Amino acid sequence: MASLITTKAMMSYHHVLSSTRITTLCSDKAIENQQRKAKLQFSHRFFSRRTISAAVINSASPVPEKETVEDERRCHVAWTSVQQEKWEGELTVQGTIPTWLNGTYLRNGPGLWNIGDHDFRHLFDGYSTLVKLEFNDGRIFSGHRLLESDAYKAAKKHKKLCYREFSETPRPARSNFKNPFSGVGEIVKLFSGESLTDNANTGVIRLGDGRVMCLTETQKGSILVDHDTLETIGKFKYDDGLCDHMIHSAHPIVTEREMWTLIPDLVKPGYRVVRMEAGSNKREVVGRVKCRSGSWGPGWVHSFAVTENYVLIPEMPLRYSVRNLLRAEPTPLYKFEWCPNDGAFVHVMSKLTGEIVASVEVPAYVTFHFINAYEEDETGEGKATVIIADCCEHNADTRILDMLRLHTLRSSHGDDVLPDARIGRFRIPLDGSKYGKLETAVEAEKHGRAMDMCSINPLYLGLKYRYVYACGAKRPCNFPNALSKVDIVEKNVKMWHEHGIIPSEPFFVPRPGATHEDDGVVISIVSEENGGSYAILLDGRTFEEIARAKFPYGLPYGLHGCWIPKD
Ligand SMILES: CC(=O)/C=C/C=C(C)/C=C/C1=C(C)CCCC1(C)C
Ligand SMILES: CC(/C=C/C=O)=C\C=C\C=O
Ligand SMILES: [Fe+2]
Repeated sequence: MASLITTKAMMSYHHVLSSTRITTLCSDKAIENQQRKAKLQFSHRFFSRRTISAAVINSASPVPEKETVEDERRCHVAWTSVQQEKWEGELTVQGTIPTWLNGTYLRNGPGLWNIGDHDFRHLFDGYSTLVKLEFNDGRIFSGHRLLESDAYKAAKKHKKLCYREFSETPRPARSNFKNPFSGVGEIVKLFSGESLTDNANTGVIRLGDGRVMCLTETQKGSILVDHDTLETIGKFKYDDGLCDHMIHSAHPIVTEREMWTLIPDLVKPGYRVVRMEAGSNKREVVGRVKCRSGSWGPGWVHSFAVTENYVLIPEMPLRYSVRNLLRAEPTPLYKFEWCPNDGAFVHVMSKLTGEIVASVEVPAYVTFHFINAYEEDETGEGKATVIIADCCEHNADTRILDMLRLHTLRSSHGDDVLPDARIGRFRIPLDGSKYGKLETAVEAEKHGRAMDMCSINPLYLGLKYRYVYACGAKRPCNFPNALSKVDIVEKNVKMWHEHGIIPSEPFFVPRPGATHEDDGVVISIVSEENGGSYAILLDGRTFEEIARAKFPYGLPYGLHGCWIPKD
């Protein structure tokens, strides 16, 4: 039964909502659950912090040392921690869910940015929070839950940061302040991986054998979860000797048959390209590529791309930096450094033989996310002559990394705060040429100069494709406040936007039996200006709303998701 909730408990459920009447449609069970949980929340000391302290990052990038409760109150729910460990309930659907859409959409992301007295400073630091939308014959059962990583459990227990997160390093114990050797100990812990986080807050994947795993940049942050209860099952134990390398790409490429990923080598700068068969825990090294730049560190590989026959290995000028890895206080580039003079490259490896078939220098670039790549036969001789690879590119402007600091996100109100972003298209010739091209695929103004958090029809992975779904921006601001469907062939863009929203990655689910690339739905979870949130379903073709379901509380921003079909 649909009801209007305006109870005291719900009124104060989320402090951003404190002066807002919550009008939401949800089932009686969900309301009951929600009210009970909302009350519980206030006895939960852990989540009831009222002050945000944002430490100064460095002198080149000053931020106020203290933000007040006022800042937190004014800030968008997208950048506000979840108020409780977990919730589940049914959402009331407005509109009609297609009958074929049965399965679970799981989204991962950092959802809790404070622990004890400590407030995190960067979006990527927050503790992993899973959100599920289980579609079942037109109904949506939903929930969220914090991932029980060692980092989160230790933080909860000791009420302080215990592991190195993306931008944060735990303070050395008081007893170590005067110990001249404690620094050496910290270095050992860093390079043995002991102090690194396993807070798997970046993405979640469904392996070909059905196991569901949360991931981040550290290999120890590969954690299996139950997609139904959102319970943490335990660490994914890689059955190979490759864990010594500690880090990997946060975005492996997964199909029903296999998983590909990149393992950067910090000692002899390069990347191992590895493949894991579905059903196995053992990654096999298919090949290794040596970095071409003379810098100490390999380029950061948050993601990469594959075609039918090749793996594309980006070597960005944004490189791991030993100096910055050792610093306790972050720099504007965190653990990285910008080395454009050493060149930017893309390498291409054969999936079959592990041989490098192309290695080209390209213009400098900064990307988190590759969109897709494919082979093109331009001479019509029946063999690929060029590789096309698309990514969300931030105009080689590294400031994007520091712009994702919570203080910046919390205080941005509709201006052009971020560097403009575009779909960057690499053209990599396979004829031995030294250089590749990087061009703008679609005029950036058409998607509001924001472009990130992308998905495609997964059936087009590695193949010539036409549509990109991503967060774009409704001008005049270039903050990703809209969903966009980009037709990279016709070079036009459809946008979906509502005032004051911050949507998370639009995720495309194809309709079984579809013959058109855009025949399916796009799912996103939207954080609202008034402190609420809802799941939205857009028609893949028209990019118009077909259904939405409001959560009885506000959810923060999320990163990446996956689809688990109903068995
Ligand atoms: C959330 C996201 O997209 C990225 C998360 C990145 C993390 C957690 C990076 C962690 C690291 C350390 C703690 C030290 C070593 C380097 C690096 C892998 C960047
Ligand atoms: C949220 C984001 C960039 C947004 C800017 O346009 C990047 C996230 C990267 C990690 O997955
Ligand atoms: Fe990512």
